[in-house]
Amino acid sequence: MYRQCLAFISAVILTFSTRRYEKFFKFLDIRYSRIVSFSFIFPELEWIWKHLYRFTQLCQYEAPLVNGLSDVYDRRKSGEAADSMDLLKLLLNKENNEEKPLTKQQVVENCFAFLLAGYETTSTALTFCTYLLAKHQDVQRKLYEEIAATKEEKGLNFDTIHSMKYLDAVFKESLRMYPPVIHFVNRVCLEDITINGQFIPKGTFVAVLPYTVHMNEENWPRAKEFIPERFLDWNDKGSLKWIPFGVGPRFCVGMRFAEMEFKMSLARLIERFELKLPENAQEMIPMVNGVIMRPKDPVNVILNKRS
Ligand code: HEM
Repeated sequence: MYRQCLAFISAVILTFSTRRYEKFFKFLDIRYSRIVSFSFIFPELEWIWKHLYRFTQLCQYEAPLVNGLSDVYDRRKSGEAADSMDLLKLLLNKENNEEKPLTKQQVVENCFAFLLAGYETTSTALTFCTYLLAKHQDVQRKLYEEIAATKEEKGLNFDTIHSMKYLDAVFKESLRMYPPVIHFVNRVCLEDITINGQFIPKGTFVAVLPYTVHMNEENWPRAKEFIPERFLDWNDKGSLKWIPFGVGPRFCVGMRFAEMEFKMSLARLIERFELKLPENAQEMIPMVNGVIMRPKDPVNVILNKRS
């Protein structure tokens, strides 16, 4: 009750103060990542976090993107590209669903969510992986040999990419070491439960951090080392030790697409170029910004064209 009252009073104060002191709030340079972190500690203050979000840089970037999507929505509504079947088309069809119709705002917001969830994640995962391959030349050599052999025998396409065991092991191991999404596997506990002696009451907000699970030596011995071979005979699929895409009915809906995009891009890159770290390269340090873990500084990699 005390927390709820605090949330209400803070929300009222903030509503009035932000309108009056808009410039001041902009000057404070409120970071989206900090809002996310605080919102996990005080979910009751959702009102405040939503309010402050308007002053973050992310929100400034978001506005033109949402407007762009809104234009695309209008064009598709007026008949443009009527034959193509894509996500927007599926959402527009859902809009006509009489039982549960979607509003324009819901369609645009869903498209925005897919754009955001689908772009930053896979590109960050590929950044981590190229760094790891440039650092571990032995792994890169084995991967190249598999790619070259597959290409010569059957060509690189949807089916052959999925048949490559070492590529699959590199994909899994690099997502184990650096899962880009670390703050998003969240659930609300539906009933009182005790797990390993820890009582968790109904209604508790539970956040699972894939990075913590992946770095636990009990799950993965020599967890800090990059060893793709550990996934070559891995048949522990139901164990929840590898969860970069979350788990259960709400696991990442883009997982298969991300896997294909990751593997195809990597195979094409390694097929043509040898990756090396510059001589004075610093150790890459991951950091968390909002929900995404990414390298703190830009990752520089030298590409040598293969003959
Ligand atoms: C390496 C790439 C990616 C990673 C590591 C990743 C990771 C995740 C994680 C951890 C979740 C939360 C799952 C849970 O709560 O159990 C999630 C949800 C989601 N992801 Fe991804 N994702 C990736 C790529 C993509 C792509 C390419 C798309 C879309 C094209 C996408 C769309 C979504 C959506 C819409 C959700 C919410 C699903 C729901 O709440 O039902 N993701 N993702």
